[in-house]
Amino acid sequence: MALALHAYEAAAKERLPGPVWDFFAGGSGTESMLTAGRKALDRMQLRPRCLVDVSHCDPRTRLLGSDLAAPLAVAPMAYHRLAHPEGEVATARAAGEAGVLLTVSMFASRTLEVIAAAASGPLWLQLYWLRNRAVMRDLIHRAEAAGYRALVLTVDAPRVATRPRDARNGWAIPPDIRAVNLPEETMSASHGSRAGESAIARHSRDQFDSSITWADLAWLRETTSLPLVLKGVLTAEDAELAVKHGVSALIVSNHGGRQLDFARSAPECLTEIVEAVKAADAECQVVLDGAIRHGADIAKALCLGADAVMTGRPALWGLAHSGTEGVTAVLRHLMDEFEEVMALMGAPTPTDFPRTGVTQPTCPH
Ligand SMILES: Cc1cc2nc3c(=O)[nH]c(=O)nc-3n(C[C@H](O)[C@H](O)[C@H](O)COP(=O)(O)O)c2cc1C
Ligand SMILES: CCCCC(=O)C(=O)O
Repeated sequence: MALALHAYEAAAKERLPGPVWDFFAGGSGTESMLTAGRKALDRMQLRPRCLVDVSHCDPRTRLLGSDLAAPLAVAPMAYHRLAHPEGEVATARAAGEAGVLLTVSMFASRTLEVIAAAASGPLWLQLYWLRNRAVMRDLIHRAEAAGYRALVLTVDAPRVATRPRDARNGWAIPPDIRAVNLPEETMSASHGSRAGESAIARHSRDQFDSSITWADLAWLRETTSLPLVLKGVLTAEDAELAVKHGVSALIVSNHGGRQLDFARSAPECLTEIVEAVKAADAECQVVLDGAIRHGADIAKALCLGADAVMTGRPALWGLAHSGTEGVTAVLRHLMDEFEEVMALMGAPTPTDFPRTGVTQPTCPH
């Protein structure tokens, strides 16, 4: 029998070295944002409709032209080999088996090509904007050649925020695990522990270009014809700008509580972003990321106008527990719960979740 998600979390915590667990589980600053999204989702209540024919519930959907078995994707997370020796290859196999999308981090610990060879489902590549654009260009061209279907630019991390657990642990990426898609010389700051300091925070200050603005998106447009997705948008103002700049999808996200402390949680920001996109009459899809721990969370996101959700840490828990099998089980668990919620909500397809299907989560900004 499949374990419930919290059992995978407990198993991962038991198996992983303390500093790796802290890197996975931790947040920035006071860690207020680790619980904010979860609290917002828990406050929302579903409003089911009855006497609807739910004899055939079909969770399938499309995201940027890719067919998915459910409105679910795995969020980009660095260094999957911290959780399991096969790393992203195991995750890609599992996402393919479950029929969901995998977003591969720029800091993946397996090559883009090997991950693509193991994947039977769609892949997106996530990027941070590096000072060295030649490195970015090479990576983008490799992603295109390997069949990745979109680029996800993470815009909530001009630098990695202060994460007290990582600082306390003098966290650094162990020497046998590398961001193998990037040139060795650009990654050295991520390795080598120093007391009281996180090496990945140091690395981001060294290598990320925190001067980029909306105007720089033109460079990405010239460099690739892949659709562009922005991850970490939290306001209607930025959603409007994104649409004006031809962005194909927005990921509404607090980076799993790892970036800006004391922000409004992603689920609470969803409505204003969906409305801004709708008002612009744009072809732009919206994805909710963070704190997705139950199939009902997917239903709540869809009611609020999202096209899909992303899940992060639960995939790493499954990976640490048992590689491909564990990630597949975690994804299937969320999908099975979602299918049941569809039936009990009277919503036989993902487009049948109305705005009135959930209570209002937020007060206006
Ligand atoms: C260990 C870890 C590594 C992450 N690495 C990245 C990354 O490389 N790029 C990125 O855009 N987001 C990264 N994130 C953030 C996730 O994409 C996602 O926003 C977050 O985990 C969602 O919250 P959840 O874990 O509650 O589902 C990372 C998150 C974790 C926990
Ligand atoms: C430089 C690696 C950053 C990964 C990341 O985005 C995160 O840990 O949240």
